[in-house]
This record gives sequence, C-alpha cells and structure tokens, in this order.
Amino acid sequence: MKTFDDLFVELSEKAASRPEGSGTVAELDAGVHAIGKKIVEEAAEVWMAAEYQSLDETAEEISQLVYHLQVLMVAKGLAPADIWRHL
Ligand SMILES: N=c1c2ncn([C@@H]3O[C@H](COP(=O)(O)OP(=O)(O)OP(=O)(O)O)[C@@H](O)[C@H]3O)c2ncn1[C@@H]1O[C@H](COP(=O)(O)O)[C@@H](O)[C@H]1O
Repeated sequence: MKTFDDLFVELSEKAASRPEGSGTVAELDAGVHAIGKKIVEEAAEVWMAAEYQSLDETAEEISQLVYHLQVLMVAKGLAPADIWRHL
C-alpha cells in the first residue's frame, strides 16, 4: 500500500523526469493558481462525501485532496518535513 512519503517521492521523481502522459507534470505546468483551484475543488468533494457518501468514497476523496496538496508542495519546493514541523 502506498504511503504519503511514497507518493511524495514518486511525484518528485515525475517532476524531475517529466514522463510523457503524467497528470502530475501537466498539473505542475498549469501552475500554482490552477493547482490551488484543484485543491479547493477536492476539499469541497471531501466535505460533500463526508456528509452524504460512504466512508470508502470519503477516503477516496481525501486521497485525491492529499494528492493535489502534494502537487502543490512539489510546485513550491516544500518537503514533508516543512509541513510536519508545524504539526
Ligand atoms: N493519486 C493520484 C491522484 N489522485 C487524484 N488524481 C487526479 O485528480 C483527479 C481527481 O479526480 P476527480 O474525479 O475529482 O477528477 P475530475 O475533476 O473529474 O478530473 P479532471 O477532469 O480535473 O482530471 C484525477 O482525475 C487525477 O487527475 C491523481 N493523479 C495521480 N495520482 C497518483 O500520482 C502518481 C503519478 O501520477 P501521474 O503523474 O499521472 O503519472 C500515480 O501514482 C497516481 O496514482
């Protein structure tokens, strides 16, 4: 099973190697403004799923929010430790 750190390493590698067909590369190229809009959209989907959908659907929406947050971290050059130190 993939962890937060596994995904972050994978996305960082994609950002560096820029493989063809990568959604992450496309999202990074779209820029921080576009990534921010995805985060807001996914956050709303998490909220709606938590209120009206199943636990598994809510977990899936949360995973998508985590993904887009990680894309933003890569775009801004933030490492997981930069986040953890604020927790
Ligand atoms: N975990 C994810 C992940 N979660 C969410 N998403 C993206 O976020 C979108 C969210 O899904 P929705 O159904 O809400 O999307 P939507 O609004 O209909 O989608 P769009 O029309 O905006 O694409 C998906 O379409 C994906 O583009 C993800 N894209 C990639 N990953 C993982 O990231 C890694 C790198 O992916 P690539 O860069 O694409 O190779 C792989 O391990 C992937 O599994």
